[in-house]
Amino acid sequence: MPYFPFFANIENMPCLVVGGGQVALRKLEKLLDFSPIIKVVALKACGEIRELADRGMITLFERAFKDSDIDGSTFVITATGDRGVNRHISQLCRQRHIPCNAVDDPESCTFFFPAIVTEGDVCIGISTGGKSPTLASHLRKTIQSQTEGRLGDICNVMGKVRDYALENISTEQARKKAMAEALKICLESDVLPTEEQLIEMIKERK
Ligand SMILES: C[C@@]1(CC(=O)O)c2cc3[nH]c(cc4nc(cc5[nH]c(cc(n2)[C@H]1CCC(=O)O)[C@@](C)(CC(=O)O)[C@@H]5CCC(=O)O)C(CC(=O)O)=C4CCC(=O)O)c(CCC(=O)O)c3CC(=O)O
Ligand SMILES: NC(=O)C1=CN([C@@H]2O[C@H](COP(=O)(O)OP(=O)(O)OC[C@H]3O[C@@H](n4cnc5c(N)ncnc54)[C@H](O)[C@@H]3O)[C@@H](O)[C@H]2O)C=CC1
Repeated sequence: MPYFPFFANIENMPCLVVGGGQVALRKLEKLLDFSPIIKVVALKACGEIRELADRGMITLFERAFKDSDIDGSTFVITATGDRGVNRHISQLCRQRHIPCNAVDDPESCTFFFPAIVTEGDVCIGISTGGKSPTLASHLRKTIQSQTEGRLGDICNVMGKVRDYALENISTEQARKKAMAEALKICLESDVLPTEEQLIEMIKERK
């Protein structure tokens, strides 16, 4: 059974990462793009994680995990190399209904990390239900090689045209047609039209 891709706003959400090795680092780098408030607890953190702490991107505690560390966390990643510790943390989270990602044990996870392609507000997450991270990674690279880096800009201008359409075009059917027209123009033009140009174009075609 595939996993449902909830897309969540995690900006300013307090979260906990336990462990300070390369796997914790990869999860941290991914999360940082989405601006949660991150606390890391690790017996010994790698140099890159210490550097993130020095730059104020995360709060780092170099010591063993204690149960009270999960207090106040909206989600938890347990990335220690110790299976027993990871399992203990995921069980604690389960009891307290806190979503938990246990990097060494798909069965204990209540959420997985996807392979991610982001361009502005466009975000494509790929999961294989935990079966093959290598396939997820391959699919990410394939998608990345096929986009032209314009999706974020297209999404922005389409968002503005949509605001206009919601205000000024009265029926849902007409709005749908206008938005389809606007997208076609964006995809077919070498230089992306501005919001004003695009609105003029869809007005003319009404
Ligand atoms: C269940 C899940 C839980 C989670 O971590 O969220 C999980 C679990 C495990 N991964 C393992 C290994 C590897 N993981 C990767 C890479 C990625 N792993 C990611 C996600 C996930 N990994 C979740 C499922 C996602 C899905 O549904 O597909 C990605 C997509 C996202 C990310 O981590 O950021 C990222 C690619 C990002 C990108 O390229 O964009 C590579 C390849 C590499 O490093 O190049 C390897 C080595 C090859 C191999 O083993 O396949 C092991 C065994 C460890 C061991 O051998 O002991 C476990 C534990 C187990 O399966 O038991
Ligand atoms: N999900 C994924 O994408 C992948 C998961 N893995 C799994 O991830 C796990 C971690 O891998 P690495 O980062 O390479 O391991 P690592 O051994 O380099 O790092 C483990 C970290 O956990 C810390 N730690 C251990 N016990 C602790 C405790 N009680 N409290 C606080 N911190 C503690 C250590 O100090 C260290 O910082 C491994 O079990 C591996 O099987 C490996 C590859 C990919």
